[in-house]
Amino acid sequence: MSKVVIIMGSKADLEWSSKIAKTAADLGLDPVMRIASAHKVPLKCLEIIREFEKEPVVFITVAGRSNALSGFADAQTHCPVIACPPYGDKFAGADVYSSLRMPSGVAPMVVLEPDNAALAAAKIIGYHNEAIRKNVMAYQEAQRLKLEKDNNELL
Ligand SMILES: Nc1cncn1[C@@H]1O[C@H](COP(=O)(O)O)[C@@H](O)[C@H]1O
Repeated sequence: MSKVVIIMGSKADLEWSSKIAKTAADLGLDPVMRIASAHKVPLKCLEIIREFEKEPVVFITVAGRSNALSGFADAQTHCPVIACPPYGDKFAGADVYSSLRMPSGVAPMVVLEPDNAALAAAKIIGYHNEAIRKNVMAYQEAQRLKLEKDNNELL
């Protein structure tokens, strides 16, 4: 049980979503990707959620501009939802606010970097999966060693 379901609002989000999927796979997770827009095909979004929530998955939602997908998904499933909207520099990055303020009873988490979204999913799944937990710890240790090496190069 290590599935991470990445739902993106458009094929335009595929490159961003693939970064999440790659890091998720590197951490030993089993990523799957689907395309469905909460604005345009809400029933399809729901169908995907219903298909995958039968097992304890983490959903990662990727929607640019106006992100309805993350709140929609979170309100429809008991599984954790992590919003990882792609950067948009138009309108001074204001798109991100649509991922931040949710109505009562709706709680998608927001992680803005694709690698970090995969890591957050791994930490959640790691609670019940020792192999994934070990991968998370190894990932963190590799970062520590890299920082130490980078620092030592300046000595
Ligand atoms: N928020 C939203 C709802 N439906 C699509 N989007 C997002 O809007 C951007 C452009 O989508 P499209 O290709 O449909 O114009 C993509 O980031 C997509 O996730």
